[in-house]
Amino acid sequence: MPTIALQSISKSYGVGPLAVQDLDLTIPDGSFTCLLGPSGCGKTTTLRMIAGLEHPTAGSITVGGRVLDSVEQGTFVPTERRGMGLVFQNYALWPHLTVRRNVEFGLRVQKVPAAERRTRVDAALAMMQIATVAERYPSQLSGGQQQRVSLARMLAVNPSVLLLDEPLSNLDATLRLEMRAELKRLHEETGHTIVFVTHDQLEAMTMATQVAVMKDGVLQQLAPPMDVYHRPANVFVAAFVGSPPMNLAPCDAEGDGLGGLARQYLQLAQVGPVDRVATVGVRPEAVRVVDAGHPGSERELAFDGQVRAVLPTGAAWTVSLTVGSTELYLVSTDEVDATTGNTIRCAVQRKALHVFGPDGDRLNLGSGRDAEREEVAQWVS
Ligand SMILES: Nc1ncnc2c1ncn2[C@@H]1O[C@H](COP(=O)(O)OP(=O)(O)OP(=O)(O)O)[C@@H](O)[C@H]1O
Repeated sequence: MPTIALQSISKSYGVGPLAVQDLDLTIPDGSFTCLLGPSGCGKTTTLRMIAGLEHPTAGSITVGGRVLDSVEQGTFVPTERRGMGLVFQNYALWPHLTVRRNVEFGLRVQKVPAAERRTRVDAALAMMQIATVAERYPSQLSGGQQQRVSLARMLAVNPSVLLLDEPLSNLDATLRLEMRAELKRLHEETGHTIVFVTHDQLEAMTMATQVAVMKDGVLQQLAPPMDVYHRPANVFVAAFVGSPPMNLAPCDAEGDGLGGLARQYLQLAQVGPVDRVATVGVRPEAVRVVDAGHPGSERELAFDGQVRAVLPTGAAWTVSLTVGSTELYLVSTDEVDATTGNTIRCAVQRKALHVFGPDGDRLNLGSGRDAEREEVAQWVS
């Protein structure tokens, strides 16, 4: 199925602010697009509009140029004629039908001949690895198995677009991990276009080919997961994606914490008009523990921090630090040899510093005194 394009889509439910506001979103054929954001940001409303379960208040939705919705033209294609499969949080399985009959259900509705039905159901059961429970009823299955049945039911119908609304939210941590891998495998095997709603940033990061981060009905960033992580478009995205979250501090001249240190450092490194920087950010894993007295340099900010707590997780060490009047987290995969109250020396590479302007939008750091003046010029413009 060709690209799905949402153009200037808004949705009002008649009460409160717009649930979705002027949304432009392109979902390429074969992509795994995650709609990510906190509760109430408009993810489900967006998915339901793509499915034809809600009418937009303004804008248009097209698939490969075919108009599914256009408020201006008065066009609306009903859900059943959109060729999309839907899976919601609650699996909505028929309790009186076996797994096989549940999976077969959509094909019977479509009047698919019996022999083909069997082949397609067997394939869907095999793909979701639930063939062994085909003759059981939903009440005899675990939550994870029920989830797989609802996915198999959708796959049997072979829709070109899969719309999934928090389909893993009822599963325990182990099953969620398993199902993430399963969904990713499924996507790679079938090449289906998947639109997946989640408020779980880890889910989005691990599965998506592109992530649409939303807040208050407004798209904040649309980019591949690693770009969202390494180049967040604004302070909201920077804080929302990552665990522990990015360390963020106001970049004020008087501050004695991370923000103040970063400001002095950026001024010394002459990377651009530092006055435009309102907030500075650094990912916890970008803070390295170095030897006492380690000097800073043009390419590296170095500072002392007081250890508040060392939190080993087994795979890594999370350290909570006080730097001047601010708090900071660092994560290290090497053992951190420190105890509460100790002072440790830390270093952050200049390229690992994220800077944001007064409106919260990302600024591009220049590369310093000698090189890449163009980048500095961009930052100034
Ligand atoms: N049927 C409705 N009538 C009125 N307001 C609604 C309706 N459905 C959603 N809203 C409002 O629209 C906004 C967006 O809701 P939506 O369900 O799309 O958000 P969401 O990001 O999916 O949230 P969650 O993760 O909690 O499901 C919210 O403010 C919500 O209260």
